Amino acid sequence: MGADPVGSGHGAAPGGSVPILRVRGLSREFRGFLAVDGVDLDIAEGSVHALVGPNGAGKTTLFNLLTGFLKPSAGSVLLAGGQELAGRSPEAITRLGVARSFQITSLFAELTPHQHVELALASPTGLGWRFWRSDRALARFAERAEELLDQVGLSGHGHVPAGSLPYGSKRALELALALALDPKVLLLDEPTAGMGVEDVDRTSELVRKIRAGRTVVLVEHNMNVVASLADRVTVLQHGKVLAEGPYAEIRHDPRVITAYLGDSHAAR
Ligand SMILES: Nc1ncnc2c1ncn2[C@@H]1O[C@H](COP(=O)(O)OP(=O)(O)OP(=O)(O)O)[C@@H](O)[C@H]1O
Repeated sequence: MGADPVGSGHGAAPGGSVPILRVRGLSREFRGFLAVDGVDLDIAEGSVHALVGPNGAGKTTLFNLLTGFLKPSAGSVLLAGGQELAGRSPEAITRLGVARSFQITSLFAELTPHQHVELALASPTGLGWRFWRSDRALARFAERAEELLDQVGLSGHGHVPAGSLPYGSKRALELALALALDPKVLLLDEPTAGMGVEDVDRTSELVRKIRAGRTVVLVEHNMNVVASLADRVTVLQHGKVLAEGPYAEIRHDPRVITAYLGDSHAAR
């Protein structure tokens, strides 16, 4: 825990706004190996904040710590308002308004996008799809499901089996499922990974649209996406924060260029 007492210590994040997430001394050890090593991080409310870094830097582990999929070995994740997230379950963290996009692997091939979104809306956390709900119970979510599918550009594909959707549409469905939870903080794990240029552009546009009224934290390897979307960028290396700032600044940081970006990005 940092020096600030819970609930009173939400000092200004870089840039002057209040951090919605305040991470202090966050660490995760795997059999003596520190995958995340004493990370301090302020996520400003309403910002898009990118986590970048070379393979194995600890981005996914950090993401899993923020969302409760892993328990930290040490440290604190304070949500504005004073709730400690570290050590809580994913469901509890989701209930507090911090949600991650679902993975394609958690989609059901035979269910339609519409049914997926209805189930997410019907579930208090969106995560506990442990039992099937009746069609009648789900019907009251039909309209909102349509709206969400429309928001992510899937309105024409709402009633086909999710398994038959092209890759980009499956990723869009993941986003719709996360949005069904209406989170204050939306965490996106490599939203453009494996996409062609067209889907990358569409996804960037979508993130720009859905950021309204919320905070977005994304792990992203595509530096063009980071440059166009992120207000702030945290660069991780060996589980530690190597640099932090707006992309325009960090891309010139010699440590970041050496560790991750390479010279071509600095030259742009
Ligand atoms: N469950 C685990 N057990 C042991 N080591 C792990 C575990 N999960 C991650 N690691 C190790 O922790 C380090 C950080 O991994 P992590 O997946 O967080 O990195 P990353 O920055 O997300 O990498 P990538 O960009 O390749 O996804 C790696 O060295 C990885 O091998």
